[in-house]
Amino acid sequence: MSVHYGRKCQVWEVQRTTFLVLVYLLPLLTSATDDYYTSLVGLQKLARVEQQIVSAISEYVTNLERRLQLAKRYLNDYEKSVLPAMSAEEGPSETEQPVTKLTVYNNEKDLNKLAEKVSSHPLMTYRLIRRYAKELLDFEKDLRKDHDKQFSRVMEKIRKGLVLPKVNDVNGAIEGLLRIQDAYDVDIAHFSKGSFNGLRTNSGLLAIDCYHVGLYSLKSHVYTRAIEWLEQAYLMTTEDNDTSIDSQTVHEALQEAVRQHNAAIHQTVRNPYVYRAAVNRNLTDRGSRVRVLATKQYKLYMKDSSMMDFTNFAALCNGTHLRVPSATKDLKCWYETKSPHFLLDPLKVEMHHRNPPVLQIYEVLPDWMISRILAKASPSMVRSKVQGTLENKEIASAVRTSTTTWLPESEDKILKRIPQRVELLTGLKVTEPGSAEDLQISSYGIGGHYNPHFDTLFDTATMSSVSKEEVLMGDRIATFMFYLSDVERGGGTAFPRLGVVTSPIKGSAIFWYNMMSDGKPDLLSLHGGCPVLYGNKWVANKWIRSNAQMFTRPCSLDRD
Ligand SMILES: O=C(O)CCC(=O)C(=O)O
Ligand SMILES: [Fe+2]
Repeated sequence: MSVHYGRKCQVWEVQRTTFLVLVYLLPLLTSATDDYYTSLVGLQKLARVEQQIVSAISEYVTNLERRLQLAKRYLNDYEKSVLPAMSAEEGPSETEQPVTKLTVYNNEKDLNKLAEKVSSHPLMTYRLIRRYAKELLDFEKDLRKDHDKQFSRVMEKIRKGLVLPKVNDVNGAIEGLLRIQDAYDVDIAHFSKGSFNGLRTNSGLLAIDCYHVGLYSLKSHVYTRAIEWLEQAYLMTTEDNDTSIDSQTVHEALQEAVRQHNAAIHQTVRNPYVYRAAVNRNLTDRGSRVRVLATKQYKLYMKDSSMMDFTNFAALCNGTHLRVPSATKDLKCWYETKSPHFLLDPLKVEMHHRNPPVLQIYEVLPDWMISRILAKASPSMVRSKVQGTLENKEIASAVRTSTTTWLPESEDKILKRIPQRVELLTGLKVTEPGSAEDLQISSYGIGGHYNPHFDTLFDTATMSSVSKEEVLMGDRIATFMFYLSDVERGGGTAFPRLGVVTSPIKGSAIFWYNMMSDGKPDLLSLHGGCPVLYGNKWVANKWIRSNAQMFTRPCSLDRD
């Protein structure tokens, strides 16, 4: 559902009309550190390194199979040579059937008989000698090769270069899946089979995966999700011949989820994570269930923080139009040629909102420059932080599941052009010392998102902990944010109070003010990154600070 400039640039197609806010507000069970589920670079590294693990395991399997073959070859030879002679004077001829039951003689009488038989028979004798001299030696030689150690050595080497994912990562990944489910109102039956809002892939989940997502939801008291995922797991075990888990185990968990759900409905405190009516497993009422939080009420331009911000945010992410047609009819796309710089190469600009302006400018960064930025940024990406409540410390939080790094562009002769270009495009001071921050690069992992927030840094409660240098630069008057990748599904940037959502289109940038002309924060600038449904999302923020703009605050890209 990406918007293509020049065709229907300001039209964001309506995909769905309903949505629910759940996981944005989910009391999380994971604790956040440098987690794989938030990190595109980390996930890609895991995918690469897994090739070494797969190759080592496959070699291990080959080696063990060879060892087993050597052992079996010895036993087969013994059995086929000795057994027939021992069981009958005129015994059955040697068959090609593999030996299934081994006979070992250990009493003196049988041993004497065996020894006499073998030694008097030239062929048996030959084979006896050959087994000692060849088969046994081959087997022993193989035993001296320590395949277990060989595999452990590969893993040791891998561990030296990589911290392996832990349970925390599995839980974070599950939360990503649940966030996607909520934000895009996906149908579990399709989603679990690898279909993402119309985008079909051939890779899905097993019943055991759905079972774990269900159990995690149940532990988090999100009963609606628990029931849906466990039902899906149950269907897979009963109808799809999926044997990754037995259906009885799934059924028991499902019954427990239904029991807890129905008990929660009757509790006095209204739990937002339940359906309105009790779930009766025998009624096959899937699909008709309505959740308590279901809403179609949207209010724009409010300035107080409320649930409506989340409600609008999720609706916008999901492609719902929140503005009436008359509010969007004057929005335009145009070729900007006002400045002489753009005469030969006009800028393609799209106005998403007039006042305050939210503009998207297309083709501002060429692919080769983006590749350079990503190559520079990738090695140092770490889990993104948000301003925390404890002594205003920066903390990793489920509010923002991405990884981040800073790129001082002035140290690179090519990247230096970025602030110059932003200065030219916005008419604001960007290259002067203290006029803007270094470029901040962020990438989003599985279901990666950034809840609605303000980019401004200063507020009265936390002002005391802001450094002198920061105060001297003034707050973040405006944001110029580049999209460094296309995103196949999801990952837009939504402004819940303006009813605006922009499409992540590689090479384009969005621009908006975070402060009003009187210097106060603009409460309408609230915005956030929608969860990534499918694809890799990279953005780069150039935050422009207010004090350098004392005498300039044009918006050169405004066509009026
Ligand atoms: O990823 C996005 O779309 C928004 C990112 C953002 O708002 C931020 O990094 O401050
Ligand atoms: Fe932001």
